[in-house]
Amino acid sequence: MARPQNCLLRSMQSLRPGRVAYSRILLPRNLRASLYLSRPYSTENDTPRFSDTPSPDESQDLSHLNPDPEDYSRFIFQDKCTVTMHAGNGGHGCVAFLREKYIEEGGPNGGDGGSGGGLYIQAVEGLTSLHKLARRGVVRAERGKNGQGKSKGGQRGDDVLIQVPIGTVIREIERYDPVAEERARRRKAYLEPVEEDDGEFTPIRHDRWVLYPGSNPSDFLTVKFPRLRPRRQAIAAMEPKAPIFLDLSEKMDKPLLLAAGGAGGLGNPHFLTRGMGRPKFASRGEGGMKLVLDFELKLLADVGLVGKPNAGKSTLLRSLTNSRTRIGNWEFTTLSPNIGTVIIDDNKGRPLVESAVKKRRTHFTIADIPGLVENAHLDRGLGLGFLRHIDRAGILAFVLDLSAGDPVQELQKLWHELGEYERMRNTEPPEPTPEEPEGVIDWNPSEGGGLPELESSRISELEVKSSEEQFHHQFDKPTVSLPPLEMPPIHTKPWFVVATKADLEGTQEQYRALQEYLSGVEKGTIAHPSGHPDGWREKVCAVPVSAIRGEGVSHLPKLVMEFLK
Ligand SMILES: Nc1nc2c(ncn2[C@@H]2O[C@H](COP(=O)(O)OP(=O)(O)OP(=O)(O)O)[C@@H](O)[C@H]2O)c(=O)[nH]1
Ligand SMILES: [Mg+2]
Repeated sequence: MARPQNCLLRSMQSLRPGRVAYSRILLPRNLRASLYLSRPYSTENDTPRFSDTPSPDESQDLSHLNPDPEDYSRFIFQDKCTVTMHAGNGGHGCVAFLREKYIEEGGPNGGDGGSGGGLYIQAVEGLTSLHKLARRGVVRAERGKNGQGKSKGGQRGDDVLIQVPIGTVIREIERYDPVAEERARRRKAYLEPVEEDDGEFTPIRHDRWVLYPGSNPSDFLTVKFPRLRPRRQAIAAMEPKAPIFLDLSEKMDKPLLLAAGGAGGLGNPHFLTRGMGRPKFASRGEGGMKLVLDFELKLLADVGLVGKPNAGKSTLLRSLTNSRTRIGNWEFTTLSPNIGTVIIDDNKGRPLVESAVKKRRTHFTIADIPGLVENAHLDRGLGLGFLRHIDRAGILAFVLDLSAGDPVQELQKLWHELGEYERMRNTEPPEPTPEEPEGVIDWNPSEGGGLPELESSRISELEVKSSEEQFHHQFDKPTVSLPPLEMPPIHTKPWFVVATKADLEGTQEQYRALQEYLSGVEKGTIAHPSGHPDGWREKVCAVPVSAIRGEGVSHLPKLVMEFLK
């Protein structure tokens, strides 16, 4: 057993740990050989021998691994947001007539309106958070320009492309589709025709028609407006089916259309008939679709670091990536997830390590998640939010501090918390939204009025709102709460242990006990720490590291690439 270990130590010696501070892990040739060792850390009787390890070269600058608590940069992170999106309205058609010398009453030559800009979405690599989208809150595509005289069509509105991280799930909360609404109105009018009274003037639908400037409404008393079908752009056929549900788990080469902009209005030449040589009206552009979408990161990172507060997770992230997460010798230094990227390529864009499915992965992401305390599933410590983040990591890396008591017990406690969280997630209904706590009536006595129930019923009787108004009203106070996303069971995820602080005295015994335990779990002689008989145990191992000295960490990329799907 000693030979691979020695080989490992030799390779660690040549690793120059200081250089991993930069985003690219620089892997010297001799390290690459060691990465290809069949099993650098078997679970059988390998003991860390950091005391035998020659200390890293003094010229290496490791200060970034043990920084001053104030030496950090804030990582802005958001894994959920609700955004209102407006596809562009179509531009209006134009009412214009040919004006030329000797042509007294020229024919109609108003141009069509331009179509509105569409909304597109694309999952791209390199993004890890939804905070930019959340900050925008409302996204609007440009409106199409109106048509002009001399048969000049209006310019189409600019599209909006929303880029999100891979692993984003998009769900529709609300939609307002003016074209669908108009179609429904027409259908209703067709099924329930109103008795036409010949003597009565049917009001002009100003929301559908543009009238010639300068004309009086009385000019249109005898005009019979044609039946105007609501129109969509042809590209609207590519919109996803309503309600939108998109699970963007792969990198997308091309953007995907979410909502096409409204079709542009028709200029007055379209309404030329034998009886009406100079139509003094053109149609308005169709309204663009409005959507309220819920964005949620289903996959936060490829690897999630799970551990107690102060276990050394942030230091480990710093030693693997160029993250500048905060490190401090107290609990809850990290208050929100930090995500770092480990790049493993041969500087020519080719992967150095093949992943399990032979995909060309040249990088993976690691999330440093705030520490878990006992009863975190009851929202203790930093609680449930961070358990949710753990739930969203593809592979779990349990970071155990070898200098802080029995690591086996620690591992079992962490699994217990995850198990309890999972049980609650699967059984409990979603909590009521904080805006509308159950049994609390939103009523401000200082505003006067009667009892709130009476008031609200009267208001709803009096005010008959259009769908668009309702849409805005509902967005102010979203009533729809989406169910939690379905996630794979935590115990079926690949996992491994990072036994950290192995440079400290007396940690070897702890590591040995941990290895023995994990070897039993792998062979099936010891129950899976999650308590589930079908828990993942294909290759359970512990990697001893000293993150603060950058030792041992170089073996983690190889291990992770084996598990990556
Ligand atoms: N000796 C030694 N100390 C370490 C090692 N890794 C981390 N530490 C120290 O442990 C303390 C806590 O490290 P952090 O990385 O902030 O721990 P954390 O798990 O991120 O803590 P929270 O953010 O509170 O959850 C710091 O003082 C580190 O310097 C290590 O490998 N060896
Ligand atoms: Mg931390």
